[in-house]
Amino acid sequence: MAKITIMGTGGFGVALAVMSHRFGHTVTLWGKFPEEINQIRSWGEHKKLLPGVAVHSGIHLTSDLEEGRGADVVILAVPSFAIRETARAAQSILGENTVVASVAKGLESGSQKRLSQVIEEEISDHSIVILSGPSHAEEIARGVPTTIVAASKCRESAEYIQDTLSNKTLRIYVSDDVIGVELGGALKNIIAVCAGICDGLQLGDNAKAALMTRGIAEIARLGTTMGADAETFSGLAGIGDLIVTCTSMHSRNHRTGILIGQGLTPDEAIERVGMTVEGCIATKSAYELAREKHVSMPIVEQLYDVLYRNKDIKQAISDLMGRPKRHENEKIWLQGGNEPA
Ligand SMILES: NC(=O)C1=CN([C@@H]2O[C@H](COP(=O)(O)OP(=O)(O)OC[C@H]3O[C@@H](n4cnc5c(N)ncnc54)[C@H](O)[C@@H]3O)[C@@H](O)[C@H]2O)C=CC1
Ligand SMILES: O=C(CO)COP(=O)(O)O
Repeated sequence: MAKITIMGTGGFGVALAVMSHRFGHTVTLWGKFPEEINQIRSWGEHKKLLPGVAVHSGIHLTSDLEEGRGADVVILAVPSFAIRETARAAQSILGENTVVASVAKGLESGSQKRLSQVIEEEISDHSIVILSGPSHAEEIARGVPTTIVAASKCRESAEYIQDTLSNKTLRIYVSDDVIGVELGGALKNIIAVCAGICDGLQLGDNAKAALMTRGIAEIARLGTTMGADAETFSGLAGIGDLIVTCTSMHSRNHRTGILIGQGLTPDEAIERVGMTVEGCIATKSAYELAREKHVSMPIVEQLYDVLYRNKDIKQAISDLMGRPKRHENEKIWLQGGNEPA
């Protein structure tokens, strides 16, 4: 059994701690905010972010990172906006052989870097493993069957995470396509917001299926341009995570979209959900990346206009439907790209 330090006391950090402890690991759960740690300790659960899931007293809760030193595995389980500072803090407690894993799904705002790139800039001497795939915290905590991917440039580290964290409720596949696994996880959140908007507007099932299918095509188009394997997008970190996020009421991105579809402003919707909503932030990053790489991402563009330019949703849908006719599998690059339009 391993010594595991989990950094991040949101829904996913708590769920991973509960699962890892259940399967016999020694778990330290570190949170930046002492008040949040004290509440989890006194209530025996995270009432706001993972209500009803008992946090066993055998899980060591702390806001003193030193107490997480000496772990075999350190898992970064914070939102993407906090990844850089959390990786920087983690650096000080890593042993020579500690394996660093991250479960955050997003891109760094501003730089548009993938999160493993950000982590590598802060922790240069350890290989990083990205965990992604269809895995809602609520279901990981319940111990129902879940499958995810562990992607790393270092096969040995990915296999170590596979061996250490797999259990009878969690099946882990390994991959060396870090770019594809990360982009699949970050970009599906955007499509999930759109799927939610469809549900909020009661547009029915055809529209949602279309969004999911054309959404993964967009994700794969950007992903392969950035060096990912196309196959990854038909795997767990691609279509798998897209399906779960677009269809589940556990999904915060999906729920945010529903509220926007029902007439709330994006800010009101995010506030009402009250948890991390990565898709709205990722929309801006994806929009900027698509322009930089000359990749056509019409769904991302329309959501960007709705979220950041106050565009009317019905107009956005009408503009998507009214795009020039195309072949389904045509490779579409924006003008100025180095492939035919
Ligand atoms: N909840 C889920 O089902 C899943 C979440 N993820 C990803 O995991 C990441 C974390 O998400 P959740 O745990 O769901 O978020 P959450 O919204 O449940 O919790 C956010 C937590 O982040 C912590 N936090 C905020 N700012 C921080 C900072 N500056 N430094 C350290 N900690 C800080 C706070 O303790 C807060 O409770 C996200 O990128 C999400 O996409 C991935 C798979 C499943
Ligand atoms: O990534 C997730 C499930 O795999 C969680 O999705 P949400 O952030 O939309 O809840």
